[in-house]
Order: sequence, then structure tokens, then C-alpha cells
Amino acid sequence: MFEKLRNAFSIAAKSFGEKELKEKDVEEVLFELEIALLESDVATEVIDSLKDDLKKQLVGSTVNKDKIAEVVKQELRKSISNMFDGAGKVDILSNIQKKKEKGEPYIISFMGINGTGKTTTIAKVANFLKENKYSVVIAAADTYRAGAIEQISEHGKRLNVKVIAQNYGSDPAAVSRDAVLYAKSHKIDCILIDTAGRMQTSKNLMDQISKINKVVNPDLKLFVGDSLAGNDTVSQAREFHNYTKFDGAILTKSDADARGGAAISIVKVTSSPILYLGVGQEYKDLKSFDKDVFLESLFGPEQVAEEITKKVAEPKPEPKVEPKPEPKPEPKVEPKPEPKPEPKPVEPKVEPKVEPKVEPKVEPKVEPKVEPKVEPKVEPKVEPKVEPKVEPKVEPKVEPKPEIHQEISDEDPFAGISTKDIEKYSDIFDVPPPENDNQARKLASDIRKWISEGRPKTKKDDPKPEPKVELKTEEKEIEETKDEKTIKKRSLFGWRKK
Ligand SMILES: Nc1nc2c(ncn2[C@@H]2O[C@H](COP(=O)(O)OP(=O)(O)OP(=O)(O)O)[C@@H](O)[C@H]2O)c(=O)[nH]1
Repeated sequence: MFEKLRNAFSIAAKSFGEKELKEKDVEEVLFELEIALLESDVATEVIDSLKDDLKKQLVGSTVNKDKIAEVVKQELRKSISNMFDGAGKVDILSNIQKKKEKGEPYIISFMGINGTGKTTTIAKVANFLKENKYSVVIAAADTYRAGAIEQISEHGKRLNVKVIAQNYGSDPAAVSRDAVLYAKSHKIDCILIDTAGRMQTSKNLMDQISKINKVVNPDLKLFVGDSLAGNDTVSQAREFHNYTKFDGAILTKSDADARGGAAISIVKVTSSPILYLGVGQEYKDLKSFDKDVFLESLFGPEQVAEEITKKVAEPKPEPKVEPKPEPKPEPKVEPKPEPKPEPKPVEPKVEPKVEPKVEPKVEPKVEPKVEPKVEPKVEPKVEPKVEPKVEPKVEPKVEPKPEIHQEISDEDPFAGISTKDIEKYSDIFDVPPPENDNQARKLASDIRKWISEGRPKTKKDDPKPEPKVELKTEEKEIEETKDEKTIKKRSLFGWRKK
């Protein structure tokens, strides 16, 4: 490949080697060079740039006839090398790794006109990433061209790569966003977005691709151009770059390209690097663009250039390497993305699982355990213990004292009853002293009845026996007094002062 461009540079070198280097001579030779470069699809502005560089270097200089060819070659090579260096480099694998370490997917969008080999290139890139152990999901964001979704889906099946798709006519930005959500929820390393092929002159379609880039904000925007289209590809690249400011380019069909001018032109026009060259129709036919290899194929010895061309187009070590990584990553990656649905059904599954589990478990367990245990234990223990102890102690001591003073009556219920009968009745029936008027009247009535019955030693209506404790207390009081009769009556009817 690139044979024509190589011959153009050789013509220029030989021409200078045969003449003295004056401006007029240089102009004539550069004219020949210009024709050769134009035939090799090098863009006019690129040719002008190269000519300027050569003029500055060669006019007015004295160059040895034998070395002139080598000097011109070196100057051309230096100029082109500077162009590539000025465009910078993109190390995709390193960038993906960095984002992966942050827990984020790396997003690449692909753009270009119809038929350049964009869809095939996305499949090649997916295969390349899988071989490097990165998981991939593809967004079928070309919802415009009939058959595009089926085409990319077929590549997905063959490569065992999940393809996120909607219907034709749906919003490509929405498809891209779905793919990003899917990648995030499934921890996919890389998202490849296939956009609709479009002419660079279609403003609506170019606005659409700008929308995709705004919605998902790709880490890398790649222009896919057809090497064979030459200067057309260069003008496409220029227009796409104006709209999208893409970060790099992939040139397809380089295996069939004898000119090679598009690569130099795209780099010069867009100041963006060429990342890969498509060199065939198989998934493996994607080669990293190497500036030195490219320059060597243009300026190196013919034998070396032929060898480089062979290595690039028909690499020998690949067939040995490819069969090994292909079967290994496929079964591992496949089952993960395929059985899982798209991002929408994944989100609602998480929410309902968390809520119902927490609420019902906490409420029923806490309430029934606390309430029944506390209430029954406190109430029965406090009430029965306090009440029986306090009441009997307080009542007998407190009540008699106020009653003595309050219930004094002028009427003596025992009037007419002798002290002896009262004492005898009290002794026989062990009667306690009355504590109020009613008890006194009752006792007096009982005594009268007892007298009327002939003072029996036992009685059917025996008055209720009072606690012995109180009697003992009375007895103690009696013992403490000298006048037993008076004291006893007073002790029996203590409420009487007389
Ligand atoms: N020789 C060769 N053929 C290629 C290369 N890349 C793609 N092709 C072929 O180019 C043709 C078009 O490729 P597609 O991938 O369908 O093109 P596209 O750009 O996706 O087309 P749209 O979907 O219409 O935009 C297919 O036959 C591919 O096999 C390459 O690097 N070398």
C-alpha cells in the first residue's frame, strides 16, 4: 500500500540531486512533487505546507550532489513526522483502564458517511477490546438506515457482545443513553456507539450526532474514513471535525489503498491522530496506526517498505494468537451481558427489595415484646403489697382517737346496767371496748338482752371477736393503773371521760 505516494517522494529527491539548488530550480521540482502528491490524494493545503517546509530548507543551500536525494527525503520525512506529532496520540487501552479504575465505563462514539466501513470497524474494535480483556456493549444508535440495527446486532451475536437497540426512527441519543445505563449497571468497561452514516453536508443529521455527543458525553469521538475515497475523505473529515471536534480517526480499506495521502491529509487538516487502519474484512483486520511504520513504508528502502506492507496487511503472528484469546473470553463474557435485560428493568428491581424488607420486620417485633412484658409485671406486684400492709395498720390507730372526742354523747347507753354486769359480760364473751356510739349502744343492748336471758355463760349471738392484740394492749393499760374497776370501765369505754 501507499506505493504511489512513495514514488512521488522518490521523484522529488532524484530531481534535486541532479541540479544546483536555486529558488527557480526548487520551484520546478516542487511542481513535480505537487502533481505527484495530488495524485496520491494529499490535500492541497497539505501539499502547500510540505512545499513551504522544503523551500525554507533547500533554497540557497549548498547540497552535495550525492547526498541531495537523502537530504530531501529527510526533510520531507521530518515535515510529515512533525504533522503526526502535532496531532498527538490516543492510547485507548490505557484510557479505558483509567476509567475502569474509577468504576466508570469508557464511551466511544463512531461517525462517518455511509459505506465507509464504520459498522465493520466497530465490530473490529469490539473484538480488539475483548482480546484485551475488556467487556463491551454496543449501542445501535443508527436508527436511520434500514438494516443497520440487524447488521450491528449480527456482529454482536458473532462476537458475543451485548447490543442495546430500539426501533428504527427512535432517538439515537436515547439509545446511547440506554447503553450507558446498561454499562454502568452491569459494570461494562466500554461502550461503542454506532451512529447513522450521513453526508457531511446534511445539517440535520450532523445536529443529531452533536446531540448524541451532548447526551452521553463520549470519552472518545472517532471519525471513520475510507482510505480509497482520498480527498473526499479529507473533506468529510474536515466537516465532521467542524461539527463534532472528533478526537481521532480510523482509516478503513488501507489494505487496498495504493496512495496513502488521506492519512497525511486528515492529520494535517484536523490536527487529530490516526488511531487505527482497517486492513481487511475480518474482525482481526484492525491495526494500530504507527507513525514510524507509516513513514518507513513511504521513505524506507523498497524492500523494507514491502516487508512493512506485508506485515501490516498480512500479519503472520496473528493467526497463532487469535484462536487462543477468542474462545477464552467468549464464554466468560457472553453469559454476563446476554441474560440480563436492558437498564430500565434493572432499576425497579432494586427499590422494591429494600423497602418491604425493612418496614415489616421492625414494627411487629418491637411492639408486642415490650408492652406485654412491662405491664403485667409492674401492676400486680405493687398493688397487693402496698394496700394490705398500709390499711390495717393505719385504721385502728388513727380512727379511735378522733372518735373519742367527736362521738361523746350525754346519753349513757349503759345507763341502768351495773358495772359488774358489764365486766362479767366482757369477761365471758371477751368483748372489746366499743369504738363509737353505735357500737356502745349495740353492746349495751346485747348486755341487757344477756341480763334478761338470765346471764348465761354462753350466748348464741356471740359478738364478733376482736383481735387479741388490742385486748393485750388494754390489759397492759389496766395493769398500769391502781384503781382496777374504774380503770377497767374507762378502758372498756375509753371514749367516756366521766
Ligand atoms: N478491504 C476492506 N474492506 C472493508 C474494510 N472495512 C470495511 N470493509 C468493507 O466495507 C463494506 C462496508 O462496510 P460497513 O461496515 O457495512 O460500512 P458502514 O460505514 O457501516 O455503512 P453504513 O452502515 O451504511 O454507514 C463492507 O463490505 C466491509 O466488509 C477494510 O478495512 N478493508
